[in-house]
Amino acid sequence: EEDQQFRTIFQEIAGDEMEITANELKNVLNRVISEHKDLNTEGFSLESCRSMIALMDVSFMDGTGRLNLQEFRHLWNKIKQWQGIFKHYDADQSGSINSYEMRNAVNDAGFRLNNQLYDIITMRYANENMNIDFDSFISCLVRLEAMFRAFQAFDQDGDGTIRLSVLEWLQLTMYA
Ligand SMILES: O=C(O)/C(S)=C/c1c[nH]c2cc(Br)ccc12
Repeated sequence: EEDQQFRTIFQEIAGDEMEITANELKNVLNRVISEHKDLNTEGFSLESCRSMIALMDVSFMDGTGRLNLQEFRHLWNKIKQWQGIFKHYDADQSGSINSYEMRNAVNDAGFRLNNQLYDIITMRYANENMNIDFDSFISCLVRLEAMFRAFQAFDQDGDGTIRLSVLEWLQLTMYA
């Protein structure tokens, strides 16, 4: 039942080609955000939607540049889960969380990083006041999850190391 409902939503956004473009994703995400008064953000840019689609392509190993039903469902469920974490830390509904709260939020999302990585994430995603707003928070977690999944896909024997040629490395880093 719930899945059928989801499929209907997807169909409505995707249209006949049954794939969602970056622009369609931007419109649906920003429409949902505007319905959530407790998410005070200017919404997702086209660029961040392009990046999320590329990262879903990396996660599902299909480089179409658009979201199919499986990729959209995965992204949607992740954003639904992560927006709850964001709201928990953005108690004053300022629309952003500070770098300390970001560390805890990333932990709550199930990622175990080291201090250097937390600093890198703050540098990459925080605004001039060292706060991370909602769409940056989501973009960061989408990237984190996709990079973990890509590593695991390359680490066939599970020994925690991967071996990539320079072109394989560029294919991963330039697209994702
Ligand atoms: O507040 C809620 O219970 C839900 S279901 C929130 C959301 C569920 N999917 C979302 C996507 C974006 Br973008 C923003 C908020 C949500």
